Amino acid sequence: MAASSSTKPIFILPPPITTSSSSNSKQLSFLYNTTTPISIKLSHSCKNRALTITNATKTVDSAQTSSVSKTRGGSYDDTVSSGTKPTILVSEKLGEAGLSLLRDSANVDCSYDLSPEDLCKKISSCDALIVRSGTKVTRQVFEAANGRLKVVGRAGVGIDNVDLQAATEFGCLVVNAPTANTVAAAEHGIALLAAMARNVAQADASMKAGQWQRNRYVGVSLVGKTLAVMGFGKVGSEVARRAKGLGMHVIAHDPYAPADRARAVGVELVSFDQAISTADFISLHMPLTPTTKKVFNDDTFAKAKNGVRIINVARGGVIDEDALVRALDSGKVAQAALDVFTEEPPSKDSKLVQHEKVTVTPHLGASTKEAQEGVAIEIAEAVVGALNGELSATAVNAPMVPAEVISELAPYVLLTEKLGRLAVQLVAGGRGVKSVKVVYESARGPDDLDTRLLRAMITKGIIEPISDSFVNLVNADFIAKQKGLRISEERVAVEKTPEYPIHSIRVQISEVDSKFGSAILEGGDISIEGRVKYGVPHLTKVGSFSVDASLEGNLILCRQVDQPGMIGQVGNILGERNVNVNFMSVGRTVRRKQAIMAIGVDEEPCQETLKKIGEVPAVEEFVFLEL
Ligand SMILES: NC(=O)c1ccc[n+]([C@@H]2O[C@H](COP(=O)([O-])OP(=O)(O)OC[C@H]3O[C@@H](n4cnc5c(N)ncnc54)[C@H](O)[C@@H]3O)[C@@H](O)[C@H]2O)c1
Ligand SMILES: O=C(O)[C@H](O)COP(=O)(O)O
Repeated sequence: MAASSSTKPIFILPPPITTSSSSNSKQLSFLYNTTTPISIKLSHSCKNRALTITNATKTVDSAQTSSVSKTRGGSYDDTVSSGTKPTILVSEKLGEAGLSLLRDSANVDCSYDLSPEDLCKKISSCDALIVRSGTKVTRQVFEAANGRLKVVGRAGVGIDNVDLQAATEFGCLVVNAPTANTVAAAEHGIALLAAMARNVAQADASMKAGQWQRNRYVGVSLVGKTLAVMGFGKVGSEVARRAKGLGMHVIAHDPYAPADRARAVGVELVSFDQAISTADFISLHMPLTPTTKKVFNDDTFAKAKNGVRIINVARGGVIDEDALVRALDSGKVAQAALDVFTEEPPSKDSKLVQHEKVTVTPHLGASTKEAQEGVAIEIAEAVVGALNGELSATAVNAPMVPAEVISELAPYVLLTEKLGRLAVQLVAGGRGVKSVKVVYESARGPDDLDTRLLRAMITKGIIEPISDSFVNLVNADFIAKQKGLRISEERVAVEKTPEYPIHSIRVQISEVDSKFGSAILEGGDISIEGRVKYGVPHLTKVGSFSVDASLEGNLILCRQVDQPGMIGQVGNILGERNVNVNFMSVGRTVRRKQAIMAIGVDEEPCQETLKKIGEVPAVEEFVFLEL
């Protein structure tokens, strides 16, 4: 799947559906440690840099907070630890080819026409939800998901039926299938244009009612007429191309479309007013957004040519439907052809639907066999890929980070999360963490270092141990803002080989007290620094003390008088209580004065053991940290 692409963008997802990454180094599920329960451990092989999740749950006690056992929803851990397939709810009809792709790797529950209440009931047992335009994915749905829902797949283009803000807040990724139905929608637009101009639907109904009304259904010609395409995106440009083939003069309005794209199709981009006032036909192809809502209203129709004709295969909500009825009644608008409605389905007695000058279809723009198969495959690949931690080019609510950047930054992702986690555990409670500075030492030019992913991981590392928030790339900035956490980044140029993107990363927390005074720099910030060595994150500095500790397992930081025998004394205390030491590193500022010992331990020492360490006369301060 898309994982092998080197150019597609990527986003970090909610928790993965499997417990381990494959040996394929392109499989990116190691990134999911960014979203799994906070204490998931990683084992790694320096050779191939493949990382494997080895343990699912544990508790963390940090920064004087109570123990927090954090998962993303009740049943996620069960899914992870048992290796069971994820569950994907498909709430609207999806092409068979897509369903079969989904069934290869998931339990697929096709439940169509669910009431909003039933959708909310079902969603808490689903890892992904696939919808078309008929399902409203509201905030209530994300709330009811109880943290388990990781991906919403929109089998189509328009995502106005998904509450994107809520999805982002809940760290749920939204992907869509933006390309497979473009041609179908454009063809439907052209079909409506021609059918409207020649009264095909009305004449058909009349004949079936036993009439032969040749004079009544005289139409208008298309050739030589001006068509204004409103929204020159994928569908709009395909409509323009086809309309030109019919001999129409095509203009377009789109504030965001590049002029050269329009020029390439032979279309002139004009202002909104110019488009409206010069067109004989207006075809709508913009998304429904707060800006485009009811953009066609009494005022707009007043500016149009008398007898203008309107086609809408975009979204009903871009038209004020009452205003359109008034314009049709007055003759300002001669005809309309509508595939989409503010409310779908519209009420049976809708004046618009019943209007004799209006041709309607029930949101059929994307409904060709070909488009439905294409959309189904496109969304199935996106959703399954997303659940597996692969690349997705169609993420709607996550910052896009190019695949090659992800793969290069992979070891730094671990480092930043661990530095964040360590730094926050050095804070003595009380004032709250508000201001964090991250300093990257790099030999690369500023434009050659994309740190969005690393910033998200630092946010995660800092926030997760001290709150019940779950953080991933989708919601990192939102959560940081919500918690009032300011993260500033600085890049310091160093003269090293630019082969490696980053030489070292320093995390500083300002305006806080520390439970380990030696971690405080002169200016008063808690400061720790790390590097990636042979693919493994290392702690290299605590305050102004240099250390060298591989960031695995748990860590005891201990400041003592720099004198012989200290390593032995502390080591003995741990050994006597069966706590296995996996490394020790000592750093000092001035010989025989003070030193810092970083001790990696496999087990968490009990309170009694920690007390004993504190009682060693030369030990001035110490802290136990979970990574
Ligand atoms: N009827 C159907 O079944 C059907 C099928 C496919 C798409 N659609 C709808 O068609 C619309 C277009 O789809 P697309 O795939 O071409 O999307 P797109 O994103 O490729 O194109 C939308 C274009 O609208 C432009 N736009 C945004 N705001 C605008 C504004 N205020 N004024 C003018 N232009 C504006 C954008 O710049 C963009 O170029 C969407 O609303 C989509 O949901 C409907
Ligand atoms: O936005 C879209 O892709 C179209 O409106 C199609 O919607 P549908 O999948 O509900 O047909």
